[in-house]
Amino acid sequence: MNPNLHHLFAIAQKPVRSIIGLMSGTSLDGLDVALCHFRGSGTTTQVQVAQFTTVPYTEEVKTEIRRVFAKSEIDFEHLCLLNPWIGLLHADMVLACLREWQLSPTEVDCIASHGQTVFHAPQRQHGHPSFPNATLQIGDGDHVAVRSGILTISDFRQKHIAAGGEGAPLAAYGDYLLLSKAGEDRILLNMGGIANFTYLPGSLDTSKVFATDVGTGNTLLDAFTRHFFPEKSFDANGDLAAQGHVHEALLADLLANPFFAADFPKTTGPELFSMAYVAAAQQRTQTTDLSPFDLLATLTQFSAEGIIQAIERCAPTLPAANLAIYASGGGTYNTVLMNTLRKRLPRFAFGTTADLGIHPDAKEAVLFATLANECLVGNPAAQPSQPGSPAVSMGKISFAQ
Ligand SMILES: Nc1ncnc2c1ncn2[C@@H]1O[C@H](COP(=O)(O)OP(=O)(O)OP(=O)(O)O)[C@@H](O)[C@H]1O
Ligand SMILES: CC(=O)N[C@H]1[C@@H]2OC[C@@H](O2)[C@@H](O)[C@@H]1O[C@H](C)C(=O)O
Repeated sequence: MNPNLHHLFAIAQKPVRSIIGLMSGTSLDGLDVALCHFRGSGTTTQVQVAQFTTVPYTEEVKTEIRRVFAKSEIDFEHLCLLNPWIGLLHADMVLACLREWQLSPTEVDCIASHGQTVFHAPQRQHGHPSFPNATLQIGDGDHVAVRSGILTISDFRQKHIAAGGEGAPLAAYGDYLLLSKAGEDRILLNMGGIANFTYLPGSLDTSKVFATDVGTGNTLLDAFTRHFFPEKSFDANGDLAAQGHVHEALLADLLANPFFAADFPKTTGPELFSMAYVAAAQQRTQTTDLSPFDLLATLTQFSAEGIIQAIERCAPTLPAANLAIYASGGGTYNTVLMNTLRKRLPRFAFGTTADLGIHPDAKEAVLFATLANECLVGNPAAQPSQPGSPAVSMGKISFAQ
């Protein structure tokens, strides 16, 4: 037998597996690295997050990724070069973290590598009836494995699409396995570049679990903050938005896109919610001369409204006492956004995933580590399953040798 298969077999049989989850999201702020220790799998999964850090991307890395990110027309050679380059970059970042944590690569069983999403094209968005849902993450797993010397599981989203999903949100699986609680209906709300949530019924009924994107999180806030204030990469604490006023007509126009009325689950990305999307809405509402502060206030409200309307739609019949919202992602640091959500959703308990023992910045990296643990030892049949959210094992295995 190929010794790699022996190695894989041995990892799958260990009582505790050390898995490093990697997530680089749509915000392009850096690579989230979470070292997790897993016991069990499926609904008996226990995870301990031993280390977590975000390795920031340099301006050079951000610029290289932006050359292809969410763009319909790109330099194809550049995309080809970026695929291994990001794999090697992520592997080097993992090795640097391990040095910092005084650990050897041999102490890590597996890397769970999300890669970098460069384009997300669900059919409802691309509109070509003869083409399927599609999504593309780069940062090749073989390069991560060979450079780091650590078995790597990567490219999780393709199987989701192959089995009938849109390739996202994958949070449903890890949220259900790690964060469900009998007797409490929960919404796990993540506010990264895009906002999404997972609904976890207190009945633990897997047929009712679902995850969906709901609209923008920070993607437009980041883009317009950079545009108006080039020295800033995001609206820290929402301080810029707090100085402006929401323009109601522009807000209504932004919310008029059919994405918001579409049924759950659904996915989207910066391909739709771009600066051009906002510019078109400004043209229609004759608000092209809005001040940067008013625009950021309106865009922050736009993110909040997408989230609020989706949660209200998901939970109109649920008694307030039984539903708790746990937020994660960089949007939790935006005071304007968080205050709006708390004010407009008063009937629900509102906390962050820190209340559940997972740092809000680490959650997505831990979720991908959980998917890798499932790929190694789980049983797909134990996962939530319904249209758009198939119960399948995800990820491609790259051996280091
Ligand atoms: N102090 C802060 N104040 C306001 N916003 C912040 C702060 N810190 C981070 N953010 C926002 O959070 C973003 C990063 O969030 P996060 O890392 O959750 O996104 P992501 O994982 O890249 O996105 P996605 O989940 O859509 O893939 C930053 O780009 C910024 O907009
Ligand atoms: C294609 C893609 O990378 N989608 C991301 C993005 O960022 C947030 C939202 O849009 C979500 O659908 C997804 O990531 C999370 C981790 C998910 O799959 O659950």
